[in-house]
Amino acid sequence: MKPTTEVTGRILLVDDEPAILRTFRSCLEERGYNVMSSGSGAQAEALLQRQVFDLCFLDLRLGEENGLEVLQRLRSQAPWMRVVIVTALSAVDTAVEAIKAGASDYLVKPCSPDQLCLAAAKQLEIGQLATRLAVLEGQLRPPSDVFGSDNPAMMAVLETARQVADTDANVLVLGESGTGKGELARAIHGWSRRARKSFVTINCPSLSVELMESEMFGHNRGAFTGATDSTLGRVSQADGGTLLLDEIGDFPLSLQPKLLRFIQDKEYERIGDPVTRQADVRILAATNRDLEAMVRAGQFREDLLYRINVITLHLPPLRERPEDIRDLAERFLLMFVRSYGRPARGFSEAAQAALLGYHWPGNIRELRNVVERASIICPQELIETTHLGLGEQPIGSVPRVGMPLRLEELERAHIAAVLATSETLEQAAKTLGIDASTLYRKRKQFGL
Ligand SMILES: Nc1ncnc2c1ncn2[C@@H]1O[C@H](COP(=O)(O)OP(=O)(O)OP(=O)(O)O)[C@@H](O)[C@H]1O
Repeated sequence: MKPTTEVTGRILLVDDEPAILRTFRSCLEERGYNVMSSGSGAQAEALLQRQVFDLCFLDLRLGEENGLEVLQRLRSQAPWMRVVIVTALSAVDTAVEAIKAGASDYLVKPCSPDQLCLAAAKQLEIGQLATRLAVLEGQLRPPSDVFGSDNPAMMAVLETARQVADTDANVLVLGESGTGKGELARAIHGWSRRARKSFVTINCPSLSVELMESEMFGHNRGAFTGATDSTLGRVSQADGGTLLLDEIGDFPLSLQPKLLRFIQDKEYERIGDPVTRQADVRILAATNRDLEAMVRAGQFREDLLYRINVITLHLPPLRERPEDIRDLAERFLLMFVRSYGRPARGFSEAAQAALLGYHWPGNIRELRNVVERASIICPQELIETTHLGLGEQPIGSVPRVGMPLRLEELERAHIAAVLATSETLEQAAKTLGIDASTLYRKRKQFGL
């Protein structure tokens, strides 16, 4: 297989024959790969403690060591690393066993430099695609290529966003929930020269302090109870690309010094691993909280605030950009009728007036949900006011018992009511008897 993109990578060679190590190493280095070699499984494990490798060529016959056990240990220490077994023709059976145990491929010795380099390029390309796929999971939508607006305040924000996109400046996106902060961050990444690399998001409120550190920076196997495998962390996944810290206001205070250091020096350590690592990551942050007030209240570090808000973009709430409501609603409608195969093709004049007259406390997210629901229930070409359900269910009021009601609608109304009377997300979660991360997810799901 010919690689479709230029593939770079860090390769680890494990073989107890020094001559093979020398030949393989020089072939691979000639092609521009970064190569390290080790003569035993134990030495390979020690190297993995200090460095991240993308690919390993492993000879299963390593003197006294059991090759399959070495394979298992290496895989557990670096699950992201692809392993190609190097074997003699007489031992192909064991190589097949190794593939069952997680190796990606095998190569029969003796092999030509071309065979070796082709195997490396193929595995590295698959590895890079797998990483990109993992990152894209859950955010499969394309970047907003149609990001546009007819509202002067929004147009100014977009112009600044485009100007700063191609710098590496840290950007703080502010705005009410659902105004499209995450979407704008993704667009900034898409407009930047990092666009071909990963865009990675961390939802700060959905993680506890312990999980947040491991999620950000990764951990070593055995670093804490339950850490059965090592993980790379989001910072490493975002290397060369962009990391969005969504709801940065909820980033744990105790972890802020580590984040600050990473932003300043691009250096970090995995939990349970003293080795200092580097990653070239552009940081974007988003929040609907007043970070300056949080600084005054001692809940957010001032030095961190100054690092993340080199450029600040304020997204206006949807009610302040009525020029865009119709266009957004029509785009959502087109998207939903296509995916649900429904008959609706537009909005009646009354429905358009209702969309314009509504105050949209949940902003674009709420508009999207309203249009999705209307596109499903509308049996004709024109969506009418009744299909929109606006004002039927004011935020915070539980629908009247007796009317036909879906359980989901009751849940939404109850959550909205509790949120309206609680000071913090944590307090609301406690009242509802669920944890804050579940509430955070439901809030998004219901457009609250
Ligand atoms: N310009 C846009 N075009 C199309 N869809 C948009 C746009 N802006 C936002 N959306 C949609 O609105 C919803 C909310 O957007 P997003 O999650 O970016 O908001 P947010 O401000 O980050 O919200 P929160 O503060 O709750 O995290 C998403 O479904 C997103 O796809």
